[in-house]
Order: sequence, then C-alpha cells, then structure tokens
Amino acid sequence: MQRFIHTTARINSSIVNSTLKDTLKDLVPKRRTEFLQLRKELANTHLPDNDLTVGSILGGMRGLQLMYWQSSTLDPNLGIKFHGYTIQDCQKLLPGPKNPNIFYPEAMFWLLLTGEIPNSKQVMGLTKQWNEIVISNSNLETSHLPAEVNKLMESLPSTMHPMTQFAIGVSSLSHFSKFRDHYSRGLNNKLTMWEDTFDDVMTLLAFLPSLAGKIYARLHGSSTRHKGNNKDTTSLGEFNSKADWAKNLTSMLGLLNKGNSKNNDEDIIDLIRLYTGLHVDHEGGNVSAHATHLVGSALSDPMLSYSSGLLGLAGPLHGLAAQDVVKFLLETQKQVKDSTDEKQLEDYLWSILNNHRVIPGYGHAVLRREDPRFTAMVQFTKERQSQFKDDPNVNLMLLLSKVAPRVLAEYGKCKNPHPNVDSASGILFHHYGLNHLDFITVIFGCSRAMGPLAQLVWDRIYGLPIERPKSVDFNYLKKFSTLS
Ligand SMILES: CC(=O)SCCNC(=O)CCNC(=O)[C@H](O)C(C)(C)COP(=O)(O)OP(=O)(O)OC[C@H]1O[C@@H](n2cnc3c(N)ncnc32)[C@H](O)[C@@H]1OP(=O)(O)O
Ligand SMILES: O=C([O-])CC(=O)C(=O)O
Repeated sequence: MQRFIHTTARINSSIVNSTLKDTLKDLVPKRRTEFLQLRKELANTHLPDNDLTVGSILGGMRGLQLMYWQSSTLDPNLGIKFHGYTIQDCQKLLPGPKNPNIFYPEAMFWLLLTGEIPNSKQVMGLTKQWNEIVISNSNLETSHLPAEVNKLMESLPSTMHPMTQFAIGVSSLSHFSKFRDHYSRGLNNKLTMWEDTFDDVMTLLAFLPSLAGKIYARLHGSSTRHKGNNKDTTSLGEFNSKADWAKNLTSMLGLLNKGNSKNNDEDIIDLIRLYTGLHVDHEGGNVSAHATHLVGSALSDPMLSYSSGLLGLAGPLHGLAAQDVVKFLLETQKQVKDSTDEKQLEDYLWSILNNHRVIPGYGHAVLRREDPRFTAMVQFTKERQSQFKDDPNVNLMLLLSKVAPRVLAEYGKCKNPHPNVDSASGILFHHYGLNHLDFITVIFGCSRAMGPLAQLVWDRIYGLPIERPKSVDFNYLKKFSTLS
C-alpha cells in the first residue's frame, strides 16, 4: 500500500522481508566492529602489487590521482582553476554584461571546452545557437520543451522532489539523443562519436532553463491549486530568444518584474549569471562529475550520463547542501533568541554537533581553506550593501562564516572548518524571492552540467575506455589483519 504524505511518498515496507532484515540486524554489530578494526589496523598497509593503502581504498579514495580531467584542477589551498584561470581571472577576462565581476556562463562553457577565452561575438553566437535549439524543437504552444518531455513533466507528482523531477526530465531528453540514435543504427564510430556527443551536449544545455522553469512553475502551481485555483503550470516567466542563458533561466523562474526596480532585476540576473558561471566544474572526482564520467564511459548518451550526475548532486553531502543551508539558516533564526549574538550561535552549533549532525555549508573533501566561490558570492553582497544590509538571513550567513569555523576547529573532526560554496548562495536566491527551498539545487544542476559534459566530449575525442576499477572483498582484506 502506498500513502502520500506531504512532500514525501512513503511505502510501508515493515511487513515486507522482515525475516531478511532481522537476519541482517543480527549480523550488523559484529561485522561493523570487525570492519572498523580492519580499517584502523590496515590504514597504512599496502596490498600486494598495489601502490594504494587500505586506508585510501576504504576512505573514499581521497587524495588519489585516479582520473583524467581536462578542464579544471582543484588546489586544496587556492581553490578551483579552469584551464589554469582562477575565479578572479575569469571574472576579469570572460565576456559578460559589463557589470563588474560578472560573466556569461556561456563564456565559461567555451573556456571549459576549448581552454581558450572566447570573445563577445563567439559567446553571443553560442547563446543564439542554444536559443535556436529551444525554439525549433519545442511545441511553443505549450512550453519551451519538446512536447514529449513537457507531457512527461506534467505527469509527475508536483510533490516529487525537484531534483528527482530534474533528473527524470534530463534523462527523458535521451529520447532525442543523436548519439544514442546513431549508435543504435551503426551510424557513428569511435572517431566520429564525439561530434554526436557534442551535439547532444548543446541540446541538453539549451533546454536546461526551460526544464528548470517548468519544475519551478509546477511547484507554484501545486501550492496555488491547494487554494482551489486551477492555475496552469507553464513557465512563470517568458523565454526570450534574444536573451542570454542565465537571463532566460532567471526569467523562467518568475524572478523578474516582481514589482522590484529594474536595477534589482539586473542584480538577480547577475547573481544567476555569477552562480551558474562559478558552479560549472570542480575537477573530476566530485560526485556529480565522477558519476557523469562513469556512466558516460559505458557510452550511455550525454542525457543519461548527466542525469546520473544530477542524482549524485541531489545528495546532502554534495549539492543538496545548498538547500539545506537555507533551511538551516531559517531554523537557526527560530531556535536562537538573538541570531546576532555569537555566543548563542556557538551554543546552537554545538547542540547540532553533539547530536551527530553535520553543519551544512562547511567542510570539504579536498579544499582546505574558505572556498573562493563562497568568497565571490560574499563579494557580490558587498558590492550591493544597500540591498543586503537589512536582510537578517544574509547577515546570519555572514556571521556564521566567522563563528562556525571556530566551533568546527574546536570540534576537531573535520579537516576543513571553513565555509564551502553552498554556504552563501541559496540565501541570496531566497533574498530575491526564490521561496521553494527544495528547488535551490536545481539551479546548481543547471550550472554543473557544463563541466562534466565538456569533459564527456573530450572523453569521446580521446576514446577513453569504460571505467572499471578492481574491488576487494572483506575476506581478502581480513587475511592481512589480526582478524585472520
Ligand atoms: C558542492 C559541494 O559538494 S561542497 C560540500 C557540501 N556539503 C556540505 O556542506 C555538508 C557538510 N559537510 C560535510 O559533510 C563534509 O565536510 C563533506 C562531505 C563535504 C566532506 O567530507 P569528508 O571529506 O569526509 O570530510 P572530513 O574528512 O573533514 O570529515 C571528517 C569528519 O568530520 C565530519 N565533518 C566534516 N564536515 C563537517 C561539518 N560541516 N559538520 C560536522 N561534521 C563535519 C565528517 O562527518 C567526518 O566525521 P566522521 O569521522 O564521524 O565520519
Ligand atoms: O569538489 C567536491 O568534492 C565538491 C564539489 O563538487 C564542489 O565543491 O563543487
């Protein structure tokens, strides 16, 4: 029996397989103890014919140079560089709308794919091409999506998490994959398949703003329907065939013309340009990039490959932290009497840590300092002091970035107590009226598409093979420990 409760559908599974689960429950304490002992004992042990230690095999492969990634490299202390260009370099060099420190995400995609800084004409040409893909492949009477995709999206429960809807929408674009179609008909080969990959990547990137807009509109549609209003669920804002990608994304989320001043509208668009320009890539080992690359290595088409990346991005230790931070900030406002008081904030953070929960937006698997992307988002607020100075949530975000590192350093467990990229961004979207918090990671997903998909094109150009590491089992590892 299935019962749908609020935004989460629950399945009553307690009656199913209870014998199996009970058997497992009996096994867990002994196996867990043995596993932890083994992990500790063998942390620095090299296996025969293997340069790797057991510690790194069981520790999420942290720090191992195991992947080829063309367009970005992460230095633990300096942060991300895109083909050697820092974030500040990109803010200076990449073509943008002339506002300080803002560039078009299209320009970043050009850089990721080619390693070269494009000129404005090249960037405008790319925007035009993406917009033409949307216009000529949509049923414009209903949406800016292919009719089949639109119909599928309409059929999903609007209470389904936006990231689930997004991954479904992206994978459904596989229906139009040239790569998949040509492969199944024997029309491409190892030397030419990069071109079909490239064409699919262009299609996918072109449709992301409309897909995100569709999902966001349905969230609004469902909430208005509850009030008895049968509002239709097409996009909340218009698609403009002359506008750049981030402007269309902002517009289709209905964030423009909300009675704000024109300047304010420009700032919202710039925020989305900056955010989607900076979140594109973080070298190859992060979950969304790695998943895309792995699935693509089986020659799954770009839509299926990136859909897997999105499913990884939807995890709270990765991209979902962006929504969790906003929920956390709003909850902190409720739980802490005076959220400008550092001592009260410290106590609240300790209560979370003592409950074995993580503080979202802090820590990183590789970075060992404040994330320069976080710094860039904060810089965005500093350049617009008059807009942000009275927002208590933005102020809380800024104050926490001073308090939380102190607390986390004293806690002593995490290797990086500093804010990561997810610390600042969501609350800025919230400031500009994006109020469905579960949606925030979808914007991340629009941006993150660019790096892993640029890499996928190069994977096919170089003919990189199917990824297939060797695994080891418990009994094998046991042989090297005192458990044997
Ligand atoms: C776009 C991005 O993906 S950026 C990251 C977004 N994620 C978050 O903000 C969630 C909060 N942060 C975290 O959970 C972690 O810092 C991660 C997942 C980002 C990195 O994880 P790791 O590489 O394992 O970090 P690290 O080696 O420092 O972890 C050591 C311990 O500190 C804990 N820790 C790390 N960060 C935090 C945190 N923010 N709050 C509390 N505890 C933390 C880990 O859970 C781990 O505990 P354990 O030994 O009990 O398992
Ligand atoms: O690099 C990582 O592990 C996490 C990530 O994707 C990011 O910070 O953008």
